[in-house]
Amino acid sequence: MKTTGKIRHWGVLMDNSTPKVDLVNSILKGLQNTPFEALSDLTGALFSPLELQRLIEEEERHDIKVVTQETTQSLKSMSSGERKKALLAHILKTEPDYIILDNPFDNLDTSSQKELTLKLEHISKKVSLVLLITRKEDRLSFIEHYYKVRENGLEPLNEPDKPSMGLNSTSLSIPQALKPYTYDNPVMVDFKNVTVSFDDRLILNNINWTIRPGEFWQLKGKNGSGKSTLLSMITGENSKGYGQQLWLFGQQKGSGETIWEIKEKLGYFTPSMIDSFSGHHTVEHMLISGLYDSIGLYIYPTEIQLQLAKEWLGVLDLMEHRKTYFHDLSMGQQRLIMIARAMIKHPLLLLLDEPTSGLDDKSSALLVALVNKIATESNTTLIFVSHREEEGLQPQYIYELQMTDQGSVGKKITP
Ligand SMILES: Nc1ncnc2c1ncn2[C@@H]1O[C@H](COP(=O)(O)OP(=O)(O)OP(=O)(O)O)[C@@H](O)[C@H]1O
Repeated sequence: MKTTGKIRHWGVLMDNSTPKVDLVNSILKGLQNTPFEALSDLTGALFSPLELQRLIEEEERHDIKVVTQETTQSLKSMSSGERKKALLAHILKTEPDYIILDNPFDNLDTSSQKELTLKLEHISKKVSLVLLITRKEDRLSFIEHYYKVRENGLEPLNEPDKPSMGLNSTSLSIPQALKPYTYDNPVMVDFKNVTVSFDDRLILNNINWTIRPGEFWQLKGKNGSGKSTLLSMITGENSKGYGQQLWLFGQQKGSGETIWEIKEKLGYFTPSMIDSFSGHHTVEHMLISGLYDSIGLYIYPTEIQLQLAKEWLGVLDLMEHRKTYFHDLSMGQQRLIMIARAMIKHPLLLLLDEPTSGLDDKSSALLVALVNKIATESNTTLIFVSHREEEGLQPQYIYELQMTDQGSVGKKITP
């Protein structure tokens, strides 16, 4: 560690059009005539989702433990909150002069956010921090200088931005499905006394959760409480649901349903889905591909399908991007398209796993408006997983996983 004298910290408020990789590179290079030139001879470390992904891949490729040497668990099998804690501990061992923190509070529950804030405050006494955030509420009080990214560089952040404009929510209704599903069972998903353990560790203890058609639920719980595990039992990605008292669409899990039968009736979105996309598809084709459960379209769309895509783009206020390549959209726009893509066939059940993570305030507000609109204007049953108290989100019920020594127990809350 080379740092001497007063330790300095910087904060940068980004929006979803900020070229983050370029920004991080300019910090790492300590570019002249930027606030970061003071870092040019120092050693930096990166605390970011991309760095985590890189380490997970490294662990997998070489079958080694880079970050989690003290535990039996691999980085990949950890919950997102656990991964972040492990990464920070790993970085601190390398004794960097400064740490670039890319949206450090994303995916963390409220108490872990507070814990991390205290930890960063402590670390800041010895190590310089560069905080990159997309949500204003994530600012840290001990960082004095905040900047905003403008086209021609950074400028000091002064006044808050104007409130964001809304989705086209008042004027246009969400389009109907081309082939609506009929469902006459009074229950959509039913967990009865469902219990899950990993490596003899009890994670979910006696979960009883009944979801009825058309309901809008928010699934909450601290990091590691088992939210993703619950969702993955519904989607069938996790076989822990088999042989248990778990029913989806009126059929018991593991009773012979195929993954395609489930996929057909299910819409799903989590931000990491976008990372694995390859190929260039237009926005219009991405939307229509939701009718085929494929990513991108590999056949010519029909006129009716093209019309449906246009109607969705009207609601999203993205009509002018009809022929734009999906990759060229901002992150916020990509999320809106992905949610509309998951919704285009009006699935019986729509699962949204932390859809706002990494989004700026304006994009989050648009996404929340879209989800509320879907909930009120369709019969689709919704489960929305989020750590944040998303301003304006209007779930009918909250299912909260509460951690105990004997795994998590569930509680239904009416907001
Ligand atoms: N394949 C696995 N092997 C071992 N442990 C696992 C595995 N999958 C999940 N776990 C553990 O189960 C617990 C619940 O994980 P899960 O990802 O469901 O939590 P979560 O509530 O979604 O957390 P987060 O909010 O941090 O994403 C965690 O302690 C995790 O480490």
